[in-house]
Amino acid sequence: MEVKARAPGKIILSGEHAVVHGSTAVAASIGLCTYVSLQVPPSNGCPLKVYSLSCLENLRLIEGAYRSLLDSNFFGLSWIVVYWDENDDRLTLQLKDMALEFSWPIGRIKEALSSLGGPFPSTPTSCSAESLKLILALIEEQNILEAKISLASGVCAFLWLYTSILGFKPATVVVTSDLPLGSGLGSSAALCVAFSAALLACSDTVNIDMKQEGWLVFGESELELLNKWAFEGEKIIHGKPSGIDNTVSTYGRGGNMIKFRSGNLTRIKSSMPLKMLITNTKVGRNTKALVAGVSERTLRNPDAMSSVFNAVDSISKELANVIQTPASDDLSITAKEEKLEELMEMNQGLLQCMGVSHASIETVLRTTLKYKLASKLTGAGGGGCVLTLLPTLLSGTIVDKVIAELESCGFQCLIAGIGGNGAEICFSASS
Ligand SMILES: Nc1ncnc2c1ncn2[C@@H]1O[C@H](COP(=O)(O)OP(=O)(O)O)[C@@H](O)[C@H]1O
Ligand SMILES: C[C@@](O)(CCOP(=O)(O)O)CC(=O)O
Ligand SMILES: [Mg+2]
Repeated sequence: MEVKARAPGKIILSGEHAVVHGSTAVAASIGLCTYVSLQVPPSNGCPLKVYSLSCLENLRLIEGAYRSLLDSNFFGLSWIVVYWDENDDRLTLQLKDMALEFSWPIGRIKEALSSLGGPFPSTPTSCSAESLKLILALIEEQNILEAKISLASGVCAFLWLYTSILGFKPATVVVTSDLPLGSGLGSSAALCVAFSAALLACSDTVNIDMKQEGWLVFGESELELLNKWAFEGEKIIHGKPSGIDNTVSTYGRGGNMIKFRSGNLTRIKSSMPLKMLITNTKVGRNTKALVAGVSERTLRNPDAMSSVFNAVDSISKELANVIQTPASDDLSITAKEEKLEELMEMNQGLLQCMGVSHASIETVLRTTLKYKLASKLTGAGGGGCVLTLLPTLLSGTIVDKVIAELESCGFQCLIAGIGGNGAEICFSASS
C-alpha cells in the first residue's frame, strides 16, 4: 500500500519570533509543498504480488523480496507469488532533493529504540533528551556527510514520528519538496506535517476510507492529532517552536489566513487581493539558533524585549483587522495597502531590535524601497526570505524591474499564491 501526503510551506506576514514569546502573529500557507510517499509492505507471510512468468523482469523492481519465492501453477499458467521476507525488513528514508538515503534493518531500530515503547499514535508525545540521544546514534551509523549535517534534525524528527506512530514496521519513505530548505518558508513544519499525515493515514488510529480517490483532507479531530504530532517533530528541529508553522501547514484552506497566539488559531478571511514578492537571499541559516538567540537577548533585557513583543502583538492584530475589513468609500484598497506597508515596515524595525535581520535582508529592503515598496523578513530571518507587498495598482514593468535588480544581486524571486490548501493525503495501490 502506498500513501502520499503533501503539506504546504508558509509566509508570516507579521509576528515571527515574538509569537514564540506569546505575541499574536498572522500567517498564510503558500502554494509550495513538501511531499511524502510512504510504502508499507503487507504483513509478513502475506503474498506481496503475483506475477506471470512472462513478467519475471518485474521482479527486479522489488528489492530484497526474492528469498521466499513460491512457485505455483495457477489456471494452467506459471505464476510466481512473492512473499516479503522478515530478514529483509528495513526502514528506508530517501531525501530525493538532497540525493540522500538512510536505511536501517528493522531489527536494528527495534534494538535501539524499543525501550521508548512505541507505537502510541493517538498520544502525541515529546521526544525526551534521552530518546533523542538513542535516535542520534542510529543516524550517526549512517555516516551523514558533514556538509549535510543540518539535515540530521529532520531525520531525527522522522524517526521519532515513525516509531511513535507506526512502531517497528518496515517501509520505504520518499521525500521531495518545492520549498527551499532553511529559508523561512517553513520547510521544517511542512516536512513534519507531511510525515505525520502519511503515518497517521497508515495507522489504525485514523478512520479513513482508503478506497477514495484523489487528494483527501482529514476530519477536524484527525487534523488536531496531526497538528499535535507535527508540533512534536517541529520541536526536534526548532528547539522551541511557537507552533504557527505546523498549524498553518495543517489547517490552510481556501484562501484563509491564520491569526495565531499561544497555540490558538483563528482563521481569517482576507477581504483584499494580496500579492507578495518573495525574495530568497539564499543566505543559509538555522531557525533553532535564531530562536535561541532571541531568547538569550530576552533574558538579558527582559523589560525592553517585553515592550518589543507587545508592540509586535499590536501590529499583528492591526494587520489582521486591515486584511479582514472590506474596502469602502472611507477605506480604499490603496489606503489599506498603505496601512499594511506601514505595519510591515514597523514589524521589520522590531525584528531588527530582536537581532534577526542580516546584511542580505537590508540589501533587499534598500532595493525595494527605491521603488517605494515595503518589505520585511519572513520566518526566522538571519538571511532566508524577504516579503515585499506588491500593491494592486503597481505596474508589471515596475515589478519586472525590481525582480531584475534583486536577481542581479544574486537573490532569487518568486511570486507564490497565498492561502492554499493545508495537509492532504492520497492512497494508491503500490506499483
Ligand atoms: N525536504 C526536506 N528534506 C530533508 N530535511 C528537511 C526537508 N525540509 C526540511 N528539512 C529539515 O528542516 C531543516 C530546516 O528547517 P528550518 O531551519 O526551520 O528552516 P525552514 O523551516 O524555514 O525551512 C533542515 O535543515 C532539515 O533538517
Ligand atoms: C521564528 C519563528 O517564529 C518562525 C520560524 O519559521 P522558519 O522555520 O524560519 O520557516 C519560530 C516559530 O514560530 O516557531
Ligand atoms: Mg522551520
